[in-house]
Amino acid sequence: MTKKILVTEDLVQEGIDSLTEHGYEVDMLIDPTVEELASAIAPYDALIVHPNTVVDSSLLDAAENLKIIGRAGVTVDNIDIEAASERGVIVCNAPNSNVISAAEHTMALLLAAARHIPEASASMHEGQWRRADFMGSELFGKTLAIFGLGRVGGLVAERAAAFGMNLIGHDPYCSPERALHLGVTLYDDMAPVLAQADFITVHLPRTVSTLGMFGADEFAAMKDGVVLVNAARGGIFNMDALADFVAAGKIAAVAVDSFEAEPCTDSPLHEFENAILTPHLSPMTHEAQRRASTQIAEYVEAGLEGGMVATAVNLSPLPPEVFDAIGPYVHACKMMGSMASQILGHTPKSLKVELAGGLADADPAPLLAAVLDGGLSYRRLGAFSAANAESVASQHGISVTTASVRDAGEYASSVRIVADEVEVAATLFGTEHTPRIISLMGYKIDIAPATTSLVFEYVDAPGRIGVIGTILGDAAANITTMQIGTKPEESCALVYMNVEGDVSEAVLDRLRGAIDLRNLWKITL
Ligand SMILES: NC(=O)c1ccc[n+]([C@@H]2O[C@H](COP(=O)([O-])OP(=O)(O)OC[C@H]3O[C@@H](n4cnc5c(N)ncnc54)[C@H](O)[C@@H]3O)[C@@H](O)[C@H]2O)c1
Ligand SMILES: O=C(O)CC[C@@H](O)C(=O)O
Repeated sequence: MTKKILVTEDLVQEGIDSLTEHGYEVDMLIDPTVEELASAIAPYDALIVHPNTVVDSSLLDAAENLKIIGRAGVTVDNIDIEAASERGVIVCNAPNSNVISAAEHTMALLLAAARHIPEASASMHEGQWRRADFMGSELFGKTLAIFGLGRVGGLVAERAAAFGMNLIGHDPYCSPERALHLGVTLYDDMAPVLAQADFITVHLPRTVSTLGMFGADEFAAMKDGVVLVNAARGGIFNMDALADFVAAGKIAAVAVDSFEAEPCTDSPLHEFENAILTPHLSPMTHEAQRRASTQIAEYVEAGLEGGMVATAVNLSPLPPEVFDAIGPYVHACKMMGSMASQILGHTPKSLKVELAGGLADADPAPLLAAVLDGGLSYRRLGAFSAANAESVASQHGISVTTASVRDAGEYASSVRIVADEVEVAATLFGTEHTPRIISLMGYKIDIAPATTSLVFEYVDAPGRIGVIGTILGDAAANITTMQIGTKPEESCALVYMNVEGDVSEAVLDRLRGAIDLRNLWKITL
């Protein structure tokens, strides 16, 4: 069935086109009301939202098919992430899409404030020629304080360093190594930073600790003539207190790009000529908007197809090297989960996932989630994603364990699962990372499974394959690939056969009657 994606953000067409080209049905509902969104959401598998779209638990309750929420930018503070996780819905963003644009806008605001560019330009438009009124100051040699040294704060530090600024900062979660690398002198407390800075810029998320982080006490503690910039999130500066300090001349200029409630057409700063106000322009570049659109399309598609979502915010963040190591195995694990579940015919009571060789040191959690996803999706046991793998497993009474072994035999790496008594192992092959089954029920084979396969287990004897081939040929089912594994000690063989064409129950019955089979499974992936 075609998967449906609802978009409430005015995304650049490129991302939408890529989703439709990949077979998704994409509907746009720009800036919906709470009621409009709640009544529309039920059939959708994915939702791509604007930061103004509130995604709370009541919307999530109505979103019965939802698997993933995408945010084509950084901020996800409009989404109840805990509620999404409880319902197994992945939340992801495009955290690198607009950070360069945000950092460049910050530099533009710093320079515009330092050189009075908006006021000077406005005076020219009024037919004036005033120079002395707009005497500015250089950034060179001045102290810039950066609050929040994450992605945007770091890019601002690099750019400000090129202007010859002296950099200081405050970020309790920034490592001394990162600060050293950025050339920022880090302080544990805000006070010394406020006391030294000529310019202050904030690159903080909106959290309980950053909302109103800058109020009257902090403004009072700043140098006279300080310049402030907020191109991060509205609410970090207390606007009423800020207006008081601008009015008093303590703050020489302020530039604000993000407001607590947007759109914002009035604020305590609107009356001041030395307050530069921009309508959330930080991400508004062609480059950032294109990146945001194409990146979020890619992540949402990965989530819908059961792949790793590199930017999921409600899954443990994976370092790139871990992501690189295990990401390609996600599909193979999902496939093995489905295969084991089909062979068992029921949901397993126990599941073991063992990572071998090059994967031995990798985090097994995402692969365990993929195996469960494959197994449980096939049994149609409801909404399932890597975000809630373990809790759904326990809800369904599946006890899960993971293990790792250094020796992957003749393969560089492999994953082996044991679901009750059914064992399946897979490795990846070639540059396309094609999954190959290398062991099934203890039989050593080596085959890339097709969409439809038949698996025969029988007492080994000459002529069996000929009989199978004849029956399938009569039924117009074409055998495309086949592998035989044997257990000589039990005189048994297992045949894994990829087939094209319909293999009906009647044909399966003919096969069962024609040879002395121990087992015959039809597997559909
Ligand atoms: N306006 C825009 O277009 C735009 C674009 C990108 C990001 N943003 C906003 O800018 C902010 C920063 O984005 P980012 O991508 O750099 O995020 P980030 O997560 O990479 O960095 C945020 C930094 O803030 C630090 N931090 C958190 N709480 C803090 C506190 N109480 N005191 C000091 N430091 C604290 C964190 O340790 C982290 O290093 C986010 O809020 C984001 O929403 C705005
Ligand atoms: O596009 C927006 O309106 C928000 C952009 C920015 O704040 C972000 O969170 O990425």
